[in-house]
This record gives sequence, C-alpha cells and structure tokens, in this order.
Amino acid sequence: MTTAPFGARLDDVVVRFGRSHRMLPTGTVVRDEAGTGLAGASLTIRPGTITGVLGRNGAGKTTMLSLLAAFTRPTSGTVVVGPEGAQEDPWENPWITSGTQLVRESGDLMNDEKLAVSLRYYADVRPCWSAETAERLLDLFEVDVRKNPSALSRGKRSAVGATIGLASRAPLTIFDEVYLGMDAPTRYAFYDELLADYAEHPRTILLSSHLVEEVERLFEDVVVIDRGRVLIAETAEQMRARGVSLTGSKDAVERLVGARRELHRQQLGATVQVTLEGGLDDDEAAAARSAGVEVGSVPLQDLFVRLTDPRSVRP
Ligand SMILES: Nc1ncnc2c1ncn2[C@@H]1O[C@H](COP(=O)(O)OP(=O)(O)OP(=O)(O)O)[C@@H](O)[C@H]1O
Repeated sequence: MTTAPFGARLDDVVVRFGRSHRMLPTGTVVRDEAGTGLAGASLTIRPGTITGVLGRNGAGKTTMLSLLAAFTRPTSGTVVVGPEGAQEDPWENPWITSGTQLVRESGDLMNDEKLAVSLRYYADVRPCWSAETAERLLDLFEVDVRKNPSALSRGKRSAVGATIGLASRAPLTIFDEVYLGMDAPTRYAFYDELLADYAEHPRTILLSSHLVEEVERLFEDVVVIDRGRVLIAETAEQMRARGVSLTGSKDAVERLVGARRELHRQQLGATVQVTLEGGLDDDEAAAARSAGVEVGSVPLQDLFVRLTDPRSVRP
C-alpha cells in the first residue's frame, strides 16, 4: 500500500439523483423532481495539502466528497483519485478506496456492537491505521470504547469520527462536517491534533465546514462550491487576495471605490466600511493612506459569504 498522498480531479461532473415518489397524508402520490447534486463541476485537488471545502447549504459539498470516496457515482463526467501520475476512477476500486477515509457526521459506526468492534473494522480496512493514535485520541476525547455508539452523545460520536479520520492515516482523508456536535474545547483540540498529525504524516486532507472562521487557519487550498459548480479553487492566500476592506470617511472611501465591484458596505455613523473585490495597487494604497482610510484584509468567511450571495450579480 502506497502512503503517497492522493490527489483528485473532477472533470465536468454532473450528479443527478433519481426522481422519487411521495405519498401525502391525503393519500395522493406526488412525484418529486430529480435533485441535482453537482451541475458540471471541474476541480483539481493537490496531493499533500489541507483543502477547505466551502459552500452554502445544498451547494453540493457532500455530493462531491462522496464521489471522491466512491460512495456515489457521477451521472456524467469523470472522477479520478490517487497518487500523482497514478490516478484512477475510485468506483469499485479497492486500491483507491482503501486509501480514502471519508468521515461523515453520521459516523458510519456499527450501532449494535461495542465501539471497539467498529474500530477493529477500520483497523482492518485501512492499511495505514495507527492503533496508538486511535487509543490516544479516544482517551483525550474521553470516549468509552466499551459503549455502543448509539449510547454516545452527539459530541462523543463526532469525536469518534475525528479519531477514525486521524488514525486512518489515509492518503486521502476527508472530514465532512464532523465537528458539528463537538463543543468548542473539543473542536480546538481536534484542530491541533490534525495539524500535528498532518505535519508528521503528510497526506491530503479535505475539510468541509460551516464554521469557516474557526477552520480557515488550517487551509492551504480552498474550494468554494456554489449551486453545484466550482466557483473558486485556489490557494487560501489567493482567495484572501480577492478582497480588501476600506474603512474611513464616506467621501474618502467613495473616491477609492470608484467603479470597482463592492462586495459589502456598512455604515458606522460618519464612517463607512466597504469590502471591495480585488486588492489595491501601490498608488491606490498610497492614496488610501494619505486620505486616512484604513486598508484591511477580509477574513475568508466574509469573502465566502459575499461571493456566494445569491443576490449579488456576478460579472
Ligand atoms: N439523495 C438525494 N436525493 C435527491 N437530492 C439530493 C440527494 N442528496 C443530495 N441531494 C441534493 O443535491 C444538492 C446538493 O446536496 P449536498 O448534500 O451535496 O449539499 P451540501 O453542500 O453538502 O449541503 P449542506 O451544507 O446543507 O450539508 C441539494 O440540492 C440536495 O437537495
């Protein structure tokens, strides 16, 4: 089993879910339209990076992550996963799937057996499994492996998911919103463990989260999915350079804004704060300084919210 980090590529991938039939309380049967998970998504995941996967509810994050782990198959388009130069379709491909660990909020645990049984299963199917890491993290998160998963609180189940992801040491490790049930101290402990383990055992990690502010410091690359398509796929640094915030008197800020695209505007008494798309060149930065306008960076969370705002018209 190779331990080289896996990368992945999606080319024009469409995922359509079948039509379903539903009976209303009145007895009438209605036909639901087919749902679209992805509507032509193209993307490259660089091996050996931590990539944040962001998107509003229903954007297609889970669909995309499920494709990489071969839990779902594309309706059209291609998906390949694997180490550089040896990427293959992951569907029914044991070589690729044994190197891919998808951790979902549901936990994927055997609810009627003691937790120790599920852990043995993961140890068997993940060639790089670290029993020592699993034991240490379960101890850290105070999870009792003699309990059945169904007897664990939501937070403890999330901690088990986090443990499985880290202990798998899988060349592609995917965390799909696993931290939702965890309290803040547990989440922060998880982020620290993830960074420490990643530094020691380089691999590819994908993290989807709605807690963008909290996790953005972990990201090297960022993918933003919007309505089934990939809106942004670049380094976190490039994404941060997509916006700049200007704070100062209305007139001075207005002069700097000119005809540029505004992502957000906030009036604070006589002061206005505008988030602009793009950065400032040297002349603009000098003009801002001499006009007493404060130039700041924009957190990824704010950029993500503004760039995926359905009310904003894209150029
Ligand atoms: N099994 C399914 N049947 C029909 N439609 C589905 C199914 N699974 C997902 N969808 C639809 O596909 C779209 C993308 O869903 P997906 O779960 O991938 O989004 P998401 O970005 O993970 O959302 P969230 O942040 O709310 O978890 C949504 O419109 C959803 O309703």
